[in-house]
Amino acid sequence: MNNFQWIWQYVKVNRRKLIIATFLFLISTALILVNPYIMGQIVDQVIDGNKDSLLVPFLLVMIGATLVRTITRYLYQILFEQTGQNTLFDLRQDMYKKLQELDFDFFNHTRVGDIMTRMTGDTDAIRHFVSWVSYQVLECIFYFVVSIVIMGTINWKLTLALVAVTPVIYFLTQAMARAQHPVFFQIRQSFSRLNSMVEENISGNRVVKAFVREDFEIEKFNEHNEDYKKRNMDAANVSKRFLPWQDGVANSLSVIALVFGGYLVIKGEMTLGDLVVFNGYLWMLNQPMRMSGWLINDVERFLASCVKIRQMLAAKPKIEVRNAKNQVRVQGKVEFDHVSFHFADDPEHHVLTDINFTAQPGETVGIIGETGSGKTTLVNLIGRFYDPTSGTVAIDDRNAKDYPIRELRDNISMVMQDVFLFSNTIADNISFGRPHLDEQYVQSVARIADADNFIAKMPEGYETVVGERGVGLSGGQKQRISLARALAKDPSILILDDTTSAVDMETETKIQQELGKMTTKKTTFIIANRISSVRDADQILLMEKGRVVEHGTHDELMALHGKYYEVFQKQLGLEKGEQVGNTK
Ligand SMILES: Nc1ncnc2c1ncn2[C@@H]1O[C@H](COP(=O)(O)OP(=O)(O)OP(=O)(O)O)[C@@H](O)[C@H]1O
Repeated sequence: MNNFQWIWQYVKVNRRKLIIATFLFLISTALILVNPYIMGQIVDQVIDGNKDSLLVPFLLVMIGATLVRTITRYLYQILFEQTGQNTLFDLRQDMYKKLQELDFDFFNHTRVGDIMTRMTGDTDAIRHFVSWVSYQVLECIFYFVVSIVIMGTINWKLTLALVAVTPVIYFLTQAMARAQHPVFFQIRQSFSRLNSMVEENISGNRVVKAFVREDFEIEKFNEHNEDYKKRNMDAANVSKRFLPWQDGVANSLSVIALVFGGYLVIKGEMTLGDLVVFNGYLWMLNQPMRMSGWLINDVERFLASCVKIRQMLAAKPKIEVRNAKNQVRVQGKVEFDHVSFHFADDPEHHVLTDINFTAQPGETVGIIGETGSGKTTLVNLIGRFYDPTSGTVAIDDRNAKDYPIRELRDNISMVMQDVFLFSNTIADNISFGRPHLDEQYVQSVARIADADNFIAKMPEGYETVVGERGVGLSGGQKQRISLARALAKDPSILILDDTTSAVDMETETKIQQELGKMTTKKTTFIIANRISSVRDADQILLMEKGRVVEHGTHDELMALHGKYYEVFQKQLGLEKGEQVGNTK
């Protein structure tokens, strides 16, 4: 399917509007033929033929035609605009739905600025094509064909002389389209890079300021800005190469009409009135020739945008999103059976190797290990943000791959390492996973997450609106709200990825005690750096380079006198080898 056929899928739902618009367009465009014809009649009949009485009726027809043309033109332009806007609306909706469907893998490889460019600039190029370029092209074709037919009936010799230049225009148009095609793709890419850079700079503005890198960022921006300007200048240069020729050829029509037409009048093969009529229609032949260059630019911009949007719409998530037919509550048994994993773009790097463990419903699993050892990746496999490359992750003895993904995720709550809050009220953030929760419930989960106190002290309590990404809150406060959000879902499986790293140990202990008191038991995974966060877990996995190197309870691991023991000692600030008395 080419890009025109593809966009037609969206446009065709507005068929009725388009038919009316085309009808009005034909009336409006046909009326344009009236005035030059009447002018010819005025010359021949009123001036040459001395029929003065015909002047007023002729003028009235001209005024009437102009009026009707103006009204119909206004109406069809509105209808085309509505079609364009409807197309834009549907397209954006499909793109947004697609974005919700795409998985971590897509977002790992696509910059936010690039996605934003597709959602805004590209969709607008398509709207512009549907609501403006399309009828401009139609208008040009109509003018071209009709002017040739009418001029041909007046004098075929002069018409032929004028039409003789059209192959030149055709050649120029083709050559320009070929030259512009790659340039518009480059403009599109450059614009996307510029947007991505700006987006990253805004998101990272605190880092930029903290490292006093404003000048560096300005320089980087200037490079992208310069590149974007250059690409646009490339397009302007291509236009500059062709447009004067197209204009020149279009202008030559008047000269041909005047010289050759004059000659035909002198020879008596044509009346002066005919020549006036001819001249009146000349712009209709002229216009498409002049417009062709500009329209090509618009069409090329449209094509470049189509490619980017279609790429995104065609992107397939590696993990298929199937809606849950019914709500199933899992018990929360989690089993890893010989699970290994590597990212698709880095098969040499074994992020997880042969992981085996079983967590019974309601158990707590602590995961510790140095940075980059695969802890986050391991828990990401539970909610199927990625699937294992080999081995099986089973939830309640059923392969996680066999669950409709939304059904599975409905049973899991994750507090991610990189806390993200929406720019919304605190209450709405907490009830994000389960909207319309009552106030008491929201407060009760906030209490468990030790967030109730500080929220209550805020100017508008739970109705306080937090800034983008939770600006206005401390790291620990954000973590606690995000924990409350996870608890509000009342999941069977709770995953806490470094959730209490930004709170003090006392608060952490308090949170853990509250979690333990919750009525419904949850299988809980706690990723932590501090052994104090996991020491009470039913089992602890100590990870190193993607492998579980030690596995057991705190006491079992301490008795091993291995890595865990070493870490524990270090964290207590004890010298290696010193006896650790009561470890509980
Ligand atoms: N999207 C990705 N593409 C390629 N490699 C990745 C990706 N995400 C993580 N990795 C790599 O996978 C390994 C494990 O990462 P992971 O985030 O699971 O570690 P972690 O133990 O949770 O670390 P930390 O304690 O620092 O959060 C790292 O070596 C990391 O470089």
